[in-house]
Amino acid sequence: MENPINRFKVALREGRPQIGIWNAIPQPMIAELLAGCDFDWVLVDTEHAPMEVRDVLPALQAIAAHPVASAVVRVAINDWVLIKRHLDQGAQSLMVPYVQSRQEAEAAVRAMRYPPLGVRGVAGITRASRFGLIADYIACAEQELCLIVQVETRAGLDRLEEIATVEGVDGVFIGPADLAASLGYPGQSSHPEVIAAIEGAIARLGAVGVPSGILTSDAAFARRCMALGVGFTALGIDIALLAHAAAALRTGIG
Ligand SMILES: O=C(O)C(=O)C[C@H](O)[C@@H](O)CO
Repeated sequence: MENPINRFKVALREGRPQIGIWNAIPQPMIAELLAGCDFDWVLVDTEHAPMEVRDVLPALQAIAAHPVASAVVRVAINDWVLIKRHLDQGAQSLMVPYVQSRQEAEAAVRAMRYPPLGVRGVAGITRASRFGLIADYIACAEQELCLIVQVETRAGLDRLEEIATVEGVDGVFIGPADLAASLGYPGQSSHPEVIAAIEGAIARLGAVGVPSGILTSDAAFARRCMALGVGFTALGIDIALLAHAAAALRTGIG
């Protein structure tokens, strides 16, 4: 059996914009529903959502059933054990939050790789290797793994290029909410200074040839970021979409 191609990683490398959505509801049917809406990627969030490693597996299985969508799993923290567990159960694309230095980005890369280049613990028989049916999984695993690091603080922004150009980093996601807080505007992701920092980061990442990512429910801002060259854009979060739709229903009935 062949190791599955990581379509998301290939698309980023080829510069094909990827449109995604955030999955924060710990229910695989929601991940399945979102994948079925023609998104290129579905972010399964274990940082801010009540999801543990075991909750991600059925979401991976649900998303894998769709020919277009790719699962990107956000780990809770830049931790080599957590990263190992998500990779072993079959996640091919990981997003690592709150990276603020070259060293932290290098640690995340090492966690994605087997020795001698990394520290990923070796278990030949996992879901990732299709229970051993991908005979050469250990040798070929890395080429289909995708690492997205999040830069979402002033400190990270100050070191953006040195983080982004770490060998093994496949993209940089700019976290608007945390960045806003770090810049002194908590809860104000649309503040002009935050918008300027995000747009500047997209341009800086483009200048060093590294795909950038953003999350925004503002369609106009999403289009502006795509015009600036952002590589992967999440258009919203399932919990927010549901809450606003439900509230609008209630308001609409008077
Ligand atoms: O800082 C951010 O913004 C992100 O990293 C995305 C958020 O964590 C997401 O949960 C929406 O608030």
